[in-house]
Amino acid sequence: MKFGMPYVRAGQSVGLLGGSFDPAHSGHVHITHEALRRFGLDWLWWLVTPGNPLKDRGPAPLAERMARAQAIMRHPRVTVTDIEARLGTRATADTLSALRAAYPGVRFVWLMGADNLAQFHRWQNWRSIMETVPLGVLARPGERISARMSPAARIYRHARLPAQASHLLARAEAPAWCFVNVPMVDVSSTAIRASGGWRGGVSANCGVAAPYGR
Ligand SMILES: Nc1ncnc2c1ncn2[C@@H]1O[C@H](COP(=O)(O)OP(=O)(O)OP(=O)(O)O)[C@@H](O)[C@H]1O
Ligand SMILES: O=C(O)c1ccc[n+]([C@@H]2O[C@H](COP(=O)([O-])O)[C@@H](O)[C@H]2O)c1
Repeated sequence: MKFGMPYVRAGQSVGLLGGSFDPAHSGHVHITHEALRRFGLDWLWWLVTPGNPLKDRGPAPLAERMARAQAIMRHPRVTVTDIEARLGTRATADTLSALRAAYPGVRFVWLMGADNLAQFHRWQNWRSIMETVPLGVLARPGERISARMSPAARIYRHARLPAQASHLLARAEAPAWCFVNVPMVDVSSTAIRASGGWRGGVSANCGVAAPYGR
């Protein structure tokens, strides 16, 4: 096991929330709590990416994004990690292969907001991701319909687990995905950057907003 990799027992389940976290905000914290509750996960890791393969603009330095994420995400079952930088991976399919090799017997679940499901068919080897790990999708304001109508959702409609059975996702064999219609928090890193950024430190605006709608 490489230095800095969290310990997990074989048979346990780990939800992976990959993201730019540029910066981390209350929407991330909110879906993390919901994912733990809804998908039957033992642990949840935030994978702070060295850089999204589809985004042209480079994010803020990894160390800054990690520090901010660690400061706002505090939960005994959640670990904020720069594991992709440690593994030397960037594409999610490569990260998952490396994690499965490093953690035999651990059940990984890839987590994402609905906006990412709408784009998922553009990811490198997206079908192999779908065929390898269960996918937990959380509602995001304005994205529920685009996610449900997306190529990935249509092609894999036979593999969809109903929301009432979401707690079975971590034990399901891939391909399996589940969309949960959780209360939504309308915050994005884009909006926070546009409102003047967060470089002032952790106490700067983290986009705290009340959940709305179902
Ligand atoms: N408010 C939110 N509700 C639901 N999912 C969210 C929310 N914010 C982020 N996510 C999800 O968290 C993961 C990481 O998101 P990311 O770090 O890109 O934040 P972001 O706010 O989407 O950033 P940006 O605005 O720069 O695209 C993605 O799967 C994204 O869909
Ligand atoms: O592997 C890919 O091709 C790929 C394409 C787009 C996004 N991702 C991953 O999706 C996660 C969410 O990215 P982001 O920038 O929307 O927060 C993050 O872990 C990225 O590495 C991965």
